[in-house]
Amino acid sequence: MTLETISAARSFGGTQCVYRHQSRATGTPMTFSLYLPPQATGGTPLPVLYFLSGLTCTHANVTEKGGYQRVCAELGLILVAPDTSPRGEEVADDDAYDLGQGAGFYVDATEAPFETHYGMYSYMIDELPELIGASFPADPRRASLTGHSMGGHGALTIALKNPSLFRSVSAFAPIVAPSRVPWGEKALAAYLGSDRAAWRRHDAVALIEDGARVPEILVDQGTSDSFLERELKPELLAEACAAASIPLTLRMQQGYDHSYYFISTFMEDHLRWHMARLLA
Ligand SMILES: N[C@@H](CCC(=O)N[C@@H](CSC=O)C(=O)NCC(=O)O)C(=O)O
Repeated sequence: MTLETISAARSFGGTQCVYRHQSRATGTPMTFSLYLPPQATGGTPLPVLYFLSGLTCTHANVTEKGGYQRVCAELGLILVAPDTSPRGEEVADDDAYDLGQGAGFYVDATEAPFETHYGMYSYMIDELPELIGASFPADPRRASLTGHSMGGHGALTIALKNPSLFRSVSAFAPIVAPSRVPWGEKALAAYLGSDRAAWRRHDAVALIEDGARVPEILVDQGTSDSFLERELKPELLAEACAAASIPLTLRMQQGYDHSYYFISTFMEDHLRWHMARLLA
């Protein structure tokens, strides 16, 4: 697999890079950012945290506004931020911001016109970890997931479905039950079709109800998030985790909204929380 370097910039003694590669999962070029901390030259493979972004985002939103570089440099943690969908003129799209390019929902689409390129689930569980392991001093046995909103949905569902691949999972303002909210109902119908049984395999609350387990979950959620009641519904995750005895730390952060000001405020907590579990 060939990686094309798009940019590389020194940051807190490490390097903030952006790469592009041809993806077999999407059949398109895919771009991701990767922060390589200073410890990367030490000869010991480093743990990796994947940050999955939300609707309308590329790799760039968290890279430029997430504020993770200083703490990743201190901890010796690689952070990888993939794009949120395949992109290109030949890739199916939609005029709305919450479907199509920039809104891949981390599923493998089965429905036309999206099934040709929208392979974001396979990209995340197979191709990207393999590429990172082969190209960087990363320890494939020490990988974790976090994400925001649609990306929080991606992090939770991918971790619940693949507990042997990812050691820990957290999320910022995640869509916890896409089968039961407008963003998710629209996207899952378009990508997976009308059979709601297929949706349950990409719905964190439904996965937990159906027996999927992770050791614990950390979620931060702003109380002034304009999407809180209609799209996010963290209380549904709290109910499912309680019923399944999954320890959930759900922190309702007073006055915070859905933006990267919220994410960057609590990013350090998430990095340290994951690092403790990646080193355990
Ligand atoms: N109508 C808005 C909605 C887009 C938006 O708020 N996107 C969020 C993620 S929402 C859930 O996945 C986001 O992260 N935006 C990028 C940013 O840098 O803030 C719109 O179209 O703007």
